[in-house]
Amino acid sequence: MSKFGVLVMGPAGAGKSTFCTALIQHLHNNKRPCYYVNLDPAAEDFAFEPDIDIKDLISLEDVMEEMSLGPNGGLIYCFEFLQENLDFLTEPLEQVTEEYLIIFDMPGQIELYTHIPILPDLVKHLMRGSLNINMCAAYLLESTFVIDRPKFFAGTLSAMSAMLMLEMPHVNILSKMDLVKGHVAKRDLKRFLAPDAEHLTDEPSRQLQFEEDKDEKREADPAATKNVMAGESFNRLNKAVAQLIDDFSMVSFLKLDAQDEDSVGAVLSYIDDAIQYHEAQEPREPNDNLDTEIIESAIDR
Ligand SMILES: Nc1nc2c(ncn2[C@@H]2O[C@H](COP(=O)(O)OP(=O)(O)OP(=O)(O)O)[C@@H](O)[C@H]2O)c(=O)[nH]1
Repeated sequence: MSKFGVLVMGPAGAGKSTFCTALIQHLHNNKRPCYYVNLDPAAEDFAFEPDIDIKDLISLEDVMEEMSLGPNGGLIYCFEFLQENLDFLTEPLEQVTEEYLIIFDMPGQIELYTHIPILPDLVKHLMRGSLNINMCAAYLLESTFVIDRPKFFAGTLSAMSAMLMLEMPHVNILSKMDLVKGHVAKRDLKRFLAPDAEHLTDEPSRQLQFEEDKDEKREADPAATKNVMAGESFNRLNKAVAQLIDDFSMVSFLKLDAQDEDSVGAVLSYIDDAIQYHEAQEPREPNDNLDTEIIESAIDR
């Protein structure tokens, strides 16, 4: 029997806890059972009380105080401690049945997703062995943030890094869509939802400005040409990153407005597809072997 879960990840303040709350409310409204696991050892004030809360095992505040660590070192200590005490998660999760969606609310420290191996090991533990949870990651980025191209690159590369590190299905989400107001902002956002290299680098007005700046600088100071070249290299780097994002065409984004029930439902349907939730809930075909045995025993009689 499989279990089903979603790991809600993303940078600090991206709206992870708000999304978890909206998702739980949506599941309640649709009479679907869910199981809420808080893995943020600094989180407080939950709209829905977690079924498992890492703070019952270890809290960031205690670790920072007792071990004299900062917030990032403290968080890593908490996750290493969790890794040494996995029964804290395993025992209650073993009791969860396949109708449930298990929601894991993760901390916002980005280094947890990008350059330490603790999370991949935890994910392996959840997806394999006795738990056997069909998991996907929901990676949130704040929509107002990514309208700016450098921030979009930074955010997308962090999402991609998490995708490569965790090797699990990913649903990338632009949160706080209600804050994207006005025609220009909406148009700007459109090209980032399903990015392709041509659109990401195609900014004629900026390119024109860049060429004009270059000529002016050359006239004023021939030595400044070196800095201009740095600008050109930067442009080439931008193009290479855009091409990389294009090549990994799996990096596309869903829009989320956590206040809008339809928007939450739409994101959930992508999560369900990624973990194949509905297939597991369908009534099973009668067991062929059992049927054959019944027919054979009827013939024998
Ligand atoms: N307008 C708007 N604000 C939102 C939305 N989602 C979250 N926020 C606000 O953004 C802030 C951060 O939201 P959280 O849900 O706490 O974000 P988080 O990713 O869990 O934050 P950390 O746990 O610190 O990593 C809060 O002030 C929320 O009220 C949204 O869809 N729209």
